[in-house]
Amino acid sequence: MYKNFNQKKQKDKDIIITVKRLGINGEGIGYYRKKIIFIPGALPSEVVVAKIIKEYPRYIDAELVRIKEKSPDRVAFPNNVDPAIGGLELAHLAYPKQLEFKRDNVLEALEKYHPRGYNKYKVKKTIPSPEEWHYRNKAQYQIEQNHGQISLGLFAPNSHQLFDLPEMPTQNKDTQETERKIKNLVEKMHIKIADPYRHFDGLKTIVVRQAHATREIQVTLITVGHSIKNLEQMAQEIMQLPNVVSVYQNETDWRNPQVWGNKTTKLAGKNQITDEILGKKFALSPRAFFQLNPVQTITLYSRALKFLDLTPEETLIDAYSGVGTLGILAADQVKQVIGIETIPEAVADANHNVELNHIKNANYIQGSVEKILPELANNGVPIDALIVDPPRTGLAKSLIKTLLKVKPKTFVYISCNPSTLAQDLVLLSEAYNVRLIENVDMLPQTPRCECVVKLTLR
Ligand SMILES: C[S@@+](CC[C@H](N)C(=O)[O-])C[C@H]1O[C@@H](n2cnc3c(N)ncnc32)[C@H](O)[C@@H]1O
Repeated sequence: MYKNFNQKKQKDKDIIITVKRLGINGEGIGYYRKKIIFIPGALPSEVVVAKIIKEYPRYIDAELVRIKEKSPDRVAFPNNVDPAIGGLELAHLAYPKQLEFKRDNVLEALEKYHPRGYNKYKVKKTIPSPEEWHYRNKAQYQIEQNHGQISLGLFAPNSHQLFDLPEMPTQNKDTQETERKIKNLVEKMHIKIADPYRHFDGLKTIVVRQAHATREIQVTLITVGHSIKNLEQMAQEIMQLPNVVSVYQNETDWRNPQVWGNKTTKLAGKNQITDEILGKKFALSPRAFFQLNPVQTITLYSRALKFLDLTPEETLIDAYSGVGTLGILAADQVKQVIGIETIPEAVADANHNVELNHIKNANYIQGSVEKILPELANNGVPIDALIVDPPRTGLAKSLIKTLLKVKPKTFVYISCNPSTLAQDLVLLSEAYNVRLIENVDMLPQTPRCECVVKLTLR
């Protein structure tokens, strides 16, 4: 079961390792010939037989062959699921231990970068997700054709091996079922599949996202090139599948390393699907970000709003705003909300969501936070309260410089990467104390962390 599907050619014999701890990606870590050795699937305190895959000057990558002495924290890996699929890196670890691991990750990042006063930070226990399985509301599957055989699914990390319609136990069932049915339609309607080796146009990726509250499903067919024979007819058939209300095409090209291209056009149905969080409605178009674990999102946002502790005379900046979730939820507690987001469709959704929720004091602006926030400050907009929710790269240095000048009184930072969070806190702690860090587990079975940080001016 643990043997990599892709047996590597190497001459080393099996070696025996005692695993000391888990690395940030959930892999077991031990030592071999004074080098650190990474063994995915192995747990601390276990004695395992491992096989070296590749030796580097400072570390070794290995694969788990057999467990000689098992950890008491080991649980059975889900049946009929290949551990080589990404996204299940911690599925063999008991859930309470996964929560401890995520808190430890934050503590280790703080220890590594040591922002001012870090050893006094209150880092609370990770809040468990109400659903440990089948929580993911979005499936993004790649499609390939080999010798006439179509596969639709997930690539194993760092590999060209595509798992065809894998059983993904963290994925919600409707999204998986919809992907399966679309694969049948692709075969039935002879839709051309993009060829990554010869760079031929065709269908490349199928994204299925479901709104939790309404069950509405939006499908996006990501294609290389524009004119794909029968694609529009297939969109009509996809509309007949249960809960599907919206079908889009997104176009990319072979030079683009990202999954999504820049041009998105509607093929059938509604412009958006609509979800609900804490009594507010959120319409979503295909490229707009939305949290993947909708039930736990309620906890994440509730904590962030509580930490903000807003007052009616304040202006709140919702930075990295997506479809306007946090600002819209906070709007009735403040004088005004200004949101900033780069993706134009997400900004359009956010302003649409302001109207949908009959809010009069919120406005979303398209652009980068690094550019827009200093402009607002220079134009005399009072930046009393700020919430930032950046991607994994964290905050740009130029933005942190601006914040250290502007010094919003109320400041909450939502982070999905403890390492960039800790580095940003090194700079921010020149002017801010960190009152509280709360981890909210958004992605059970994975090593990914999400934390909410309350900062107060010194
Ligand atoms: C983690 S998401 C958070 C979205 C939103 N706060 C939510 O909870 O749904 C980060 C968002 O920041 C946007 N983004 C990335 N870089 C940005 C930048 N430099 N300036 C503004 N927005 C950015 C992304 O498009 C994405 O919508």
